Amino acid sequence: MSVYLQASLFGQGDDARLGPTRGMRRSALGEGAWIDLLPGWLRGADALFARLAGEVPWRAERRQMYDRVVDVPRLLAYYGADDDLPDAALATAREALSAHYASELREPFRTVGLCFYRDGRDSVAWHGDRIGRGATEDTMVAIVSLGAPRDLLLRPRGGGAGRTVRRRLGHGDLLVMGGSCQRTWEHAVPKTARPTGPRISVQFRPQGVA
Ligand SMILES: O=C(O)CCC(=O)C(=O)O
Ligand SMILES: [Fe+2]
Repeated sequence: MSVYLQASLFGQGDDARLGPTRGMRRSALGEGAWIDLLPGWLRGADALFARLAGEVPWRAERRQMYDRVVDVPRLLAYYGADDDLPDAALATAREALSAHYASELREPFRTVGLCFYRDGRDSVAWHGDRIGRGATEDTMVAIVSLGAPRDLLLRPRGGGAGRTVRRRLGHGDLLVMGGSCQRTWEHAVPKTARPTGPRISVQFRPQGVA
């Protein structure tokens, strides 16, 4: 979003730092799923946003949808456990998340996925992160949101009308999906008609969760 980019042009905010985790709030969703939310965890992240936006080798993907090939409505990047991350702040955040959840998750966060939502037309459709172990085991996916605020929606898989949970994720906010969330619930970032600046979502996952 232009304010963030302008702030970094003026040389401010080049020191992303993590706030304390004591403000973390857990919401039980039901069916063994939960979310933790910590607004403003990553502070001073304006320059980080600008660096990621400008320097990550973003990929535009196309996917088969029934009988058509369509553009995936966001840009993507992926870093495996052994890859160099595009910014040291991401490694610091990953370590802090691994430490905070060590006793509950019993393994570290390893991979980093990035999504770039260029404007309100970019989105992610309803899904669970079920390509890996999330389909069969309790696990966690931690998301740090940077840039323009967007709503992340959650709903029980296979229906549950009226049970949609909405969380607005702003610059520096942390949301962690845990327990059975990837197999019993779905999540989405819907398109919005409101004028919306760019957003980057940083997802931390254990090995084998995708
Ligand atoms: O934009 C987000 O924070 C969610 C992205 C997501 O659900 C995914 O990449 O699996
Ligand atoms: Fe997801």
